[in-house]
Amino acid sequence: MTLALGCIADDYTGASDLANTLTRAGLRTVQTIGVPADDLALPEVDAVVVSLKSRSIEAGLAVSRSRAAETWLRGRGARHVLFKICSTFDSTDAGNIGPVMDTLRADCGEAIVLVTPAFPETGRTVYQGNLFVGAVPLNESPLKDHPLNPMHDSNLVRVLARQSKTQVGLVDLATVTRSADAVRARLAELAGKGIGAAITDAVFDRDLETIGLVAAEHRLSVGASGIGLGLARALVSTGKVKAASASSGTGAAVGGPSACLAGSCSQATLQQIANAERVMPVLHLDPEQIVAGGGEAQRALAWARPRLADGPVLVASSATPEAVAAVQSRHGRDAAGHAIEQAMADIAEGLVQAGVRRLVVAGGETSGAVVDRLKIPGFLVGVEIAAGVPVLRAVGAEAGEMLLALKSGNFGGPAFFSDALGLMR
Ligand SMILES: Nc1ncnc2c1ncn2[C@@H]1O[C@H](COP(=O)(O)OP(=O)(O)OP(=O)(O)O)[C@@H](O)[C@H]1O
Ligand SMILES: O=C(O)[C@@H](O)C(=O)CO
Repeated sequence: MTLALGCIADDYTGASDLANTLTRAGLRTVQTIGVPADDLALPEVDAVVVSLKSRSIEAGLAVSRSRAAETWLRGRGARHVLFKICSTFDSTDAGNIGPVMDTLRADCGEAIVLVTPAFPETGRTVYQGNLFVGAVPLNESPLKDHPLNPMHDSNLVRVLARQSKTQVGLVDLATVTRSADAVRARLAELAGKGIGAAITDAVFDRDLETIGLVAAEHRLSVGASGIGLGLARALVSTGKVKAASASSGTGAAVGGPSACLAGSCSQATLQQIANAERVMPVLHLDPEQIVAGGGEAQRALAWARPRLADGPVLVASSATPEAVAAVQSRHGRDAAGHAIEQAMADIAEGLVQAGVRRLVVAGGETSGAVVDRLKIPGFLVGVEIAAGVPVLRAVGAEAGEMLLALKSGNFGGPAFFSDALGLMR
């Protein structure tokens, strides 16, 4: 297999978002969980998205895992590697976007790296280096209350400079709008000053197409699904990849019981849970009991098992920013987050033992914990449920045939859970 594009995603929902974008743009794509084992049978593809769970771990570990993924991808012929980060630039001043970018840049010897989290289809745009989420700057968006990495600065030139060893410059929208050559010239100017990374403005998909053309000439880029779209279109338009038709289905029906798990506390997910209450039984977990080790996962399974024969169920830990802050102040942010993620993994494991083969998971960290526990090595990409969220068919899972949907916290419409299950047959 010779890859036209290699991708390293810093969480599992982000990886399926990117795999969805690449597939829709005509690239045959698989999503792997971690660096694939040598015996994992992969189909002939144009792009591999290696999913890591590296967004919120210690920076040194994020660097070493990303590097292992890069080595694997380049070993399969990938000239260009995209480091996929969140479209809301989720990170802390200690990392991990900057440290991973610095290392991958040094490894491939790039003078300067294009960086943009813009993803206009989901309302993420970058102007004068400032990231907007819909109509508001990042620091006024719900991301200011994120449980693990609250975002308080919308100026990405500043944010990335605090995390990176290199100086960070800007390629502004006027330059991007002018032409690919103008972007090339601006990058050369910045690189000439010793600047190693350039936050790049983008508001429309056509901006990302220009950025993608230039990025594809480099060895490394950093961004969200928008730059993935730009790179994919560039690979197709320059004839490096022959466009495949986007998958129109997910293969044979899987059937059997279905369930949803929500660990995301985003506003979008809270609304989706409220909506689901009207159409399926919903159990709200008690985070205090989880952190105290009070058998909350077993309670959830005892609640869910007898209901599965009648239709889907939803189990949620999700809570308002105030309730999350209260739990975190009592137990610490990481300890609370980790305990809740592990409880979600326990519940997922128990649900699969009870016969569930169609599973929707909301939240990147939550999805990471669940997919790891279910020992799923990879996914084929099926139909799109909502922007950034495809139906995934598990490859090589211990439980056999399974369909999953891994939803980024902020993605999906109000009826997301029933929309997803409606497409997962
Ligand atoms: N009630 C709660 N109190 C405190 N923390 C919680 C609670 N419910 C969930 N969490 C934790 O909040 C974090 C949510 O992160 P997760 O990545 O799953 O969702 P997200 O950030 O909204 O999604 P994404 O990363 O896809 O945007 C997890 O660590 C989860 O365990
Ligand atoms: O880019 C996004 O917003 C998503 O793919 C994601 O990474 C959320 O975890």
